[in-house]
Amino acid sequence: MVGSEWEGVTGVITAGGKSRRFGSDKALARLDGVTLLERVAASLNDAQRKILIAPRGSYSLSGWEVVPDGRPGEGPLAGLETALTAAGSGWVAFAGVDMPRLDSTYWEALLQARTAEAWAVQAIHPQRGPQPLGALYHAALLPRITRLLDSGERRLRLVSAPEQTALVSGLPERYFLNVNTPDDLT
Ligand SMILES: Nc1nc2c(ncn2[C@@H]2O[C@H](COP(=O)(O)OP(=O)(O)OP(=O)(O)O)[C@@H](O)[C@H]2O)c(=O)[nH]1
Ligand SMILES: [Mg+2]
Repeated sequence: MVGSEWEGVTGVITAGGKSRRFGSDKALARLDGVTLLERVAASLNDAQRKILIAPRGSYSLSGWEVVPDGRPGEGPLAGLETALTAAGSGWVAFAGVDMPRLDSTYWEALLQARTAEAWAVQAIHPQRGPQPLGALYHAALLPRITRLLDSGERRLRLVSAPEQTALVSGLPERYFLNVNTPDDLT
C-alpha cells in the first residue's frame, strides 16, 4: 500500500529556536515564495499525527497540534524530549524549521531503513556526517534523552548511541540545505 511506511509515525517540527544568526524568525522566511515552516510541514504531510514544538500562539499551521517545550529555550534535544513525550509511542520524524529542501521521498528512505535494533535513523551528509535533525527517533529513546538533559547535556548529536543508530547514505546533497543565516537562502 502506498504510504504504509507512515503508519504510526508522528511528524514533528521543532520550532522553539530564537533565529539569532538569521536575525528574524527563520520559520517565516520564504524560499520560492513559501515559508520554511510550510515547506518542512509539507514534507511530513503523510505522517499520521503532526506535532509542532513551539510556544503556543507563535505559528498557525493547519492540521498540526502545537505542543510547547517542556524545557523552553534549552535547544532541539529538549524539543525532542517534549516531542517523544507527546507522541507517546512509535517513531517520530523529527525536523527543524530550517530544512526547506526535505520532501516525502527523503523521509521514506529513512523510514525504510528502520531495523528492529535501531532506535534512531539518520541520513549521512557526505562531508558533515550523520544528521541529527531530519532524522527518525523512537519513543524508546525518551529515558536516555531525559537522563542526558538532566545531566546538563544539550548536544543533539549525542541523542542516540551509535550502535542503536541506523544510517542512510547516498541521499542527494540538496536535501541537507540548512538555513542559519539569510545568505543560506540565496
Ligand atoms: N523546540 C525547540 N526547538 C529549538 C530550540 N532551539 C532551537 N530549536 C530548533 O532547532 C532547529 C535548529 O536550531 P538552530 O539552527 O540553532 O536554530 P535557532 O536556535 O533558532 O537559531 P540560532 O539562534 O541562530 O542558533 C530549529 O528548527 C530551531 O527552531 C528550543 O529551545 N526548543
Ligand atoms: Mg540554536
